[in-house]
Amino acid sequence: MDDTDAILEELFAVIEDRKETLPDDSYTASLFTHEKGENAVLEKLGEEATELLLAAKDDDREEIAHEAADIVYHMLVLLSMKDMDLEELRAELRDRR
Ligand SMILES: N=c1c2ncn([C@@H]3O[C@H](COP(=O)(O)OP(=O)(O)OP(=O)(O)O)[C@@H](O)[C@H]3O)c2ncn1[C@@H]1O[C@H](COP(=O)(O)O)[C@@H](O)[C@H]1O
Repeated sequence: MDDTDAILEELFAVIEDRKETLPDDSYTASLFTHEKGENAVLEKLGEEATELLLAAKDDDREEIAHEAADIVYHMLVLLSMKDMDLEELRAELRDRR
């Protein structure tokens, strides 16, 4: 496992923990309990994608990294919401090699 994968694993484990324990002060937990249901995270992904496009158009490398990380985080929340895991993502990527 390389560093990137270890970071994704760690983040996904935190997300799974928040889903299980639902702490009051957790942004992740608020996505799982949102009154809009999964639409909350889907809307977030849409917004972040637009912000990423704008950052790319501006050639703003720092902002591109920031928005890309927001997308990866919200994508992992979505996987968890669908009771999927990182291995399903890895398998899909592996099949494309
Ligand atoms: N990676 C993230 C992460 N990325 C983005 N976000 C949140 O997603 C929201 C983004 O929504 P917005 O775009 O509305 O926020 P914003 O600040 O206006 O926008 P940006 O400037 O971020 O683009 C912000 O509230 C961020 O805090 C995240 N919240 C949590 N995590 C991870 O999840 C872990 C657990 O966090 P909690 O659930 O809050 O305990 C943290 O330790 C982090 O590792």
